[in-house]
Amino acid sequence: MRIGVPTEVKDHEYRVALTPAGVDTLVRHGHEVTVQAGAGLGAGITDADYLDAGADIAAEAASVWGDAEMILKVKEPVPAEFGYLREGLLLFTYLHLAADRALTEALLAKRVTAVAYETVATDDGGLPLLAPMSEIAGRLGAQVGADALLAPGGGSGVLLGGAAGVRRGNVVVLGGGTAGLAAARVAAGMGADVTVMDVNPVRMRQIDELTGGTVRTRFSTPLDVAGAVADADLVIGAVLVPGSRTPRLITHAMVQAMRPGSVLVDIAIDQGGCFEDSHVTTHSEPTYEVDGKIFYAVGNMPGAVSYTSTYALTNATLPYAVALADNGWRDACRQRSDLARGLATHAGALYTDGVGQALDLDVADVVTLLA
Ligand SMILES: NC(=O)C1=CN([C@@H]2O[C@H](COP(=O)(O)OP(=O)(O)OC[C@H]3O[C@@H](n4cnc5c(N)ncnc54)[C@H](O)[C@@H]3O)[C@@H](O)[C@H]2O)C=CC1
Ligand SMILES: CC(=O)C(=O)O
Repeated sequence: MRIGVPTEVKDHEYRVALTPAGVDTLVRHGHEVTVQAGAGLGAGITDADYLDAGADIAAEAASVWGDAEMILKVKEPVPAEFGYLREGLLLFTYLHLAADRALTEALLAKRVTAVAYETVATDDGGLPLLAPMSEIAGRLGAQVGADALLAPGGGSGVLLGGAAGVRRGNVVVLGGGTAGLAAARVAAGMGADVTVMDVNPVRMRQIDELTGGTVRTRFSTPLDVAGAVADADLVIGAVLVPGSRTPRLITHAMVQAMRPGSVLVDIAIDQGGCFEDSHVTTHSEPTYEVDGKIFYAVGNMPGAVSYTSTYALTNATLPYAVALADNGWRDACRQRSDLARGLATHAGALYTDGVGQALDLDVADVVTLLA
């Protein structure tokens, strides 16, 4: 199969979808890989590294997209890339379609076969291609939240670890999955008082055990969330209903009740965000203010730690990319139910229930498609 790896174009997105080791693996499987010149530089990988591993280098994005049967990307195509979408193209990347009607409509109109990293799901509900980036975004969430609390940037001036005789920062994490637990651990490591709120009692028991009780857990109801948020210095939103638009758990009224200079980090913004006042921001302008509270809602947080993120992501995606390249998308999805769950669009039809519900679009049956 001819595989293309374009340079990412989203704001301050420095990750790349394939490392030289990935090129080497795909070439050993008999595939041809073309990487756009400079695509790896943000992760410390040069064109020479890719050439040595067996890739071709193309100067322009148009030739990478135009010649490929499968495009491997990190982030969802942005409008400037919609022109490259075409029937017969297999696109393997993050998509987050429930929060992106324009991209969904473009993929359907161009009849692209798209497999979304974030909805590839194992039989036990694990999200193997989302988890590595969620872990990183969670760790970063605590870090950027602590930074936004600094008074010179408009924060309340609370140090998460407090000081002798002075209370610690109070951190509330909504959603105790991969991102939420990672955020909680880093915040607790900084010395904060941390509470994770979730609706899954089994998960909360795990968190209790995993953190040795250093992180509190509380069941997430609107009443309890409102009470916890009112007293929080930092709220980190990490809720996910896979494939669907994120429920908005924090209302404007709850934000008004918070202390001035408190911070809200919405990691879940890529699925639409879990705060009513959230709108997506970029690494260029990561924060904005609502009623004296600071919001951070960058949709590609791991792009800022591109070395770590590139290797963590590609460690997870490579086996799936190899399966798609070796077998073609249809047989690969027939052989692997986890991959089949990632199938988002094909030949003008949508296959993800949560996206259909969020955007009020018909959803076709993947079992029938693969029969
Ligand atoms: N902004 C960024 O750059 C990045 C964002 N993400 C996003 O972070 C979000 C979280 O991802 P993961 O941690 O992997 O998901 P996950 O599935 O591991 O965890 C989600 C948690 O939310 C909980 N939950 C669901 N409904 C809830 C409710 N009403 N109240 C409280 N908790 C609730 C679930 O029980 C689960 O424990 C996703 O939207 C993901 O796309 C991930 C990586 C990077
Ligand atoms: C999960 C995702 O969208 C990201 O890592 O940017």
